[in-house]
Amino acid sequence: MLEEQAMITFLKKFDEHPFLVKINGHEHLIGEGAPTFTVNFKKVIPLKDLVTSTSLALGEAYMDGDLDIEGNLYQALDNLLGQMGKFSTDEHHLKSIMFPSSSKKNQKKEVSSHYDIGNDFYKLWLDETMSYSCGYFKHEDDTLYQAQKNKVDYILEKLYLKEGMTLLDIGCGWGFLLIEAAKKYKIKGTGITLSEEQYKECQKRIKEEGLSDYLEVKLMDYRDLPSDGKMYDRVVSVGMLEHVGRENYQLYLDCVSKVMKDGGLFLLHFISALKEHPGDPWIKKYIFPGGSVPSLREVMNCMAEDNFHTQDIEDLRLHYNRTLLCWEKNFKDHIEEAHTMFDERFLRMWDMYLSACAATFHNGIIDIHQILMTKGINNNLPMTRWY
Ligand SMILES: C[S@@+](CC[C@H](N)C(=O)[O-])C[C@H]1O[C@@H](n2cnc3c(N)ncnc32)[C@H](O)[C@@H]1O
Repeated sequence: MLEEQAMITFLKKFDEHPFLVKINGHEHLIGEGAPTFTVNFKKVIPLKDLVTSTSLALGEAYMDGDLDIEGNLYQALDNLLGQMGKFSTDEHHLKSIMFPSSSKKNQKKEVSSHYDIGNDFYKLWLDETMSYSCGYFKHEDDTLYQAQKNKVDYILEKLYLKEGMTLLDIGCGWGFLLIEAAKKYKIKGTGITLSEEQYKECQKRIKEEGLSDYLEVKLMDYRDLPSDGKMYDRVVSVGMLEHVGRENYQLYLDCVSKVMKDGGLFLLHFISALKEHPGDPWIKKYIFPGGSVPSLREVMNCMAEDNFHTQDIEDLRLHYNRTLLCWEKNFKDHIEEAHTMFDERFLRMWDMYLSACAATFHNGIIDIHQILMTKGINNNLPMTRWY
């Protein structure tokens, strides 16, 4: 009873929107007004765990089925995560157990743990293009598929491609951007990924599309890109910087700089945060083990060191909120098939991941930016972004 009381007192800090907490058959109203959802605890969570990391304690309880949301999971997370700034995480305690370094070996393992869990699983809830990054909803009624096509078209336009140019895609995923670039602009493209599953699927798609003369894909860490040749007119990297790790942002940009021709264009699309922070412990432990979210100013500081000049910066935060809500809906619509691949704990974790990320974008806890930059100066580009 004492533990239950301590837990309720702790949860009362989430007082900005009214909701009910159910525990041991008792109901407690948190906040004021009519509750919009209920958090049903089937077990008391020790106060010590809540204080050490609220995010881990609640996230793990949800995965284990010790906590259920009655009502809409996204709405509940949207309310609760918007208030997470009131809670701290004991970083010292957590560091040793879950923040591995971003060495090559660790990163390969981390990337595999996320992307090599089966292309069939990803096919269930991504769109046909297999894009695993923020779409671009140009029109209110755009489908996810259309939004992903829009995003790639938009990026390729920003890159100002011309026939015969060389394009490198760092973190090419399942290859859709490269394939579109080769079809539309007849560029010579190279994609690199650390995921074996993506690598195989990418090769298959390139062959099926008859683009083997234009495109190649390599299973390669960005740190192994050649350091002696300015080979690429254009470089693009979408949703990959988040894997690089805070200590390696400069190294990453150095590697890009070394492969680029002078005056070349680089489009960097990444999840960002207003300020530097260590990230959410639950996401780091279960979803992206070595990941970190850079602030815009951190990236720009590193850019300056490599003589990258900013052409354009665009924010796409609400587009990622919407993309994630589409993924979450697809995931729910295919939950029966997903059940044949993974256990209940994994599926609860994935549902939580997609909903929680949608909520964090909605609350501006994280953002997404595209930075278009030139390697050195290029005076031959159009003067506005509207080209
Ligand atoms: C979120 S996915 C984005 C995929 C794709 N760009 C898209 O938009 O659909 C991140 C990609 O980064 C790649 N990646 C992560 N760490 C990497 C590294 N150290 N070197 C090369 N690729 C890496 C992953 O293999 C994956 O392809």
